[in-house]
Amino acid sequence: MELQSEMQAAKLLKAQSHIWNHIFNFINSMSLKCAVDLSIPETIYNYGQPMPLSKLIASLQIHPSKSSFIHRLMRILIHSGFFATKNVANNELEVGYVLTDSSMLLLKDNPLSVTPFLLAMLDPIFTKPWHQLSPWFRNDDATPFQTEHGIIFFEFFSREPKFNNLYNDAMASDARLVCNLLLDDKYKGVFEGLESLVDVGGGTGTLAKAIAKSFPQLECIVFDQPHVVAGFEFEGTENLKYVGGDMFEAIPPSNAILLKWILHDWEDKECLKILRKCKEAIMNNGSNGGKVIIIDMVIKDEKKGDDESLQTQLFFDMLMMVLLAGKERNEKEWAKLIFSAGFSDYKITPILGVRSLIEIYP
Ligand SMILES: C[S@@+](CC[C@H](N)C(=O)[O-])C[C@H]1O[C@@H](n2cnc3c(N)ncnc32)[C@H](O)[C@@H]1O
Ligand SMILES: O=c1cc(-c2ccc(O)cc2)oc2c(O)c(O)ccc12
Repeated sequence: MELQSEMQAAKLLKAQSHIWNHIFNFINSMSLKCAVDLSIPETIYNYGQPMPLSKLIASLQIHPSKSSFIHRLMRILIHSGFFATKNVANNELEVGYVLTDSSMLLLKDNPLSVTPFLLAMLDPIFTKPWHQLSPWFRNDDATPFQTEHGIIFFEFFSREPKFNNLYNDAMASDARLVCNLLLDDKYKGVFEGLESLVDVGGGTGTLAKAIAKSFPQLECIVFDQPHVVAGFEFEGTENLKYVGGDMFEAIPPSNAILLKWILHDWEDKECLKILRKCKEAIMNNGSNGGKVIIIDMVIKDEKKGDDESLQTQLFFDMLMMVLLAGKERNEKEWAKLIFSAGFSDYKITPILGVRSLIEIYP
């Protein structure tokens, strides 16, 4: 083959492999879900040392005719970084499976477990709307979720208690992870000097509870839709209250407002309404020194940062489009939103992996 046609063949084959990788991307998610459904992370964790394949097979509740397939499932999950192999103690010839940092986060008993999200996101309720993406581009529904289910995202949860609980549990697991980082000595200065704080859209209160415990002088309110906080009113403490309401109508007056994973749920028009209500709440409290603390993504410049974190941000941007008509924003888009809502300054601190802490000042 001539050099030119050899190069053309190489390019063609690379393009084919690139397409195959994208067509079969779902195999990564489904293999991971299968491992979680079979409790493979727990089984390996409980073994306490590198677990040989034979022991893993013997411990799993699977049909004997399927034993020979487990190593293939494990092979792809090792390739994608969810498991690794190590030599079995005192036996240089035998290897066993061990967990990685990622599969540690899949352990159901881990308070920071991402498993509730994995199970929710891969439930047909959430995967079916993706099949409506192209029909949605041609209809006038707000989201592919609405095209599939005939109802908007938050209304769906208010009518389906089972999914409401699944979703709130999944959110609570993320809030636990964020608490761990945010209340570390290095960053807890963000809350120092504040007198009161309202966690708007605070769900079942995991983050506000931890903040209230860390700062006993700080009066905290978890503010969310009435059906979300229903039943939690009695979980309040000396400096933590639950209040039901609508953030588009009025937010309880406070020195500071927390918006974790709220603004990316909404289009700019709704975000402006929420931010103006936040400003009103700070001003009505008479606290000129107040602030709004936002936890959300700031989309990276394509040329900066590593590929995987930009990909994660772009996945979330698509997720927000498909479920909620929301979006992820870059710094320019954040600045436009913040200044249009009447705030005078902002500070972005990228301390939460693909998410940032954005403090905005009236
Ligand atoms: C993505 S969740 C974030 C939950 C929590 N802040 C967290 O990050 O764990 C969005 C929250 O906004 C709440 N929410 C939606 N519409 C609301 C409204 N109109 N008023 C108050 N809360 C609302 C939802 O009930 C939900 O708990
Ligand atoms: O419906 C969701 C799901 C997520 C989500 C999924 C998987 C993860 O590992 C983490 C989070 O996040 C959401 C979110 O941030 C939001 O504002 C609304 C809906 C969802």
